[in-house]
Amino acid sequence: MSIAHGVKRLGVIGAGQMGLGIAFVSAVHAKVPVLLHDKSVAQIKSGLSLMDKLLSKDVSKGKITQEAAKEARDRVAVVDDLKKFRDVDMVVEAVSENLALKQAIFRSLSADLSPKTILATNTSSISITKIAASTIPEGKTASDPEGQASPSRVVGLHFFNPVPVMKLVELIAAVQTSKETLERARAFATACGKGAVFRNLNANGPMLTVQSCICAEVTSSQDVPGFVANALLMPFLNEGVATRDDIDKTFKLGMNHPMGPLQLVYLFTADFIGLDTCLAIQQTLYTGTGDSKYRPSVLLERMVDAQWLGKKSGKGFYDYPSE
Ligand SMILES: NC(=O)c1ccc[n+]([C@@H]2O[C@H](COP(=O)([O-])OP(=O)(O)OC[C@H]3O[C@@H](n4cnc5c(N)ncnc54)[C@H](O)[C@@H]3O)[C@@H](O)[C@H]2O)c1
Repeated sequence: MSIAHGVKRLGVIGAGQMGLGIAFVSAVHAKVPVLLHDKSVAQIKSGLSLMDKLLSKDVSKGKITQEAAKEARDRVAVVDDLKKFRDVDMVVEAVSENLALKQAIFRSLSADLSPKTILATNTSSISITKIAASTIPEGKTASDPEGQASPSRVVGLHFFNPVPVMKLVELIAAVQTSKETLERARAFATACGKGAVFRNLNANGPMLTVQSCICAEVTSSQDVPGFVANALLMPFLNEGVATRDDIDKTFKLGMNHPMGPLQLVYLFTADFIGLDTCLAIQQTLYTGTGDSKYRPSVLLERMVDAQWLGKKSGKGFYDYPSE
């Protein structure tokens, strides 16, 4: 029997490309009120203006009515302080890919919010188990009842970019995640119009259940660095075996991919993900596995040094002149 997500109000932290997208699908598809927080006022402003653009595009394409678009937009409210998340049933964190930052946020959320509030992270690569452990209350151990209860409501909910378009969400269980948390998070992802790939570290050996018909089958099943998608994708980014255009052409014409890999990988993935995020993911993968295939290339490091972050900064492997 499927379990209801029970989310009457959602908190989203980070209004970058992912947080904004998550707020969008939550308001439009799951139809839940969303409290959106970002430390940057400029980011909130540009995020909300993007949301307005997406909604009017959907209206002009006949995907939703003007009235439904207005209702969805009215569901999103900006808050300047995480203390205002007090009555949310679930939080999705989508701040920059940085372990210490995420740990600090989860520590403070777990101290301030009801123990029933689900704490989800949209991390691309960081161990959910590590993030969950940061919610153990101060002065308690992992074996105390409070030290077990708090991490059990932490879960990985990995949306793909761009969120309003991509149909997949990876649902990742930390070792501490409770079954109820997983079921509710999965129900929420489904309500956002997504299928969720369920991966569980608690099982004896690899276990996978695919929750929805729009998911591809996935074989990995653990809270491993990079989960499924980025563990497979990131090595592509380090193989500088030819020029951008030649690699593109090889995949398009030689392997019948709909797009060349540099377009596919760099344009639709790296440039779109953000090169800073890609670098952080690769560092997590390299540190977590010790496998040299994940060692970030010097070129990627230099591009990030130069603030060439991809689409979000207007320049990456390709140029993105502002509209
Ligand atoms: N970009 C992708 O394709 C993609 C896909 C899946 C998952 N993710 C993950 O989602 C998360 C966010 O990625 P993104 O691409 O949206 O990054 P982004 O750089 O577009 O946005 C990050 C946002 O977090 C905000 N932020 C940073 N510190 C904060 C704090 N202390 N409090 C509040 N807000 C803070 C920043 O102001 C920024 O708006 C990362 O963990 C990333 O790995 C990214």
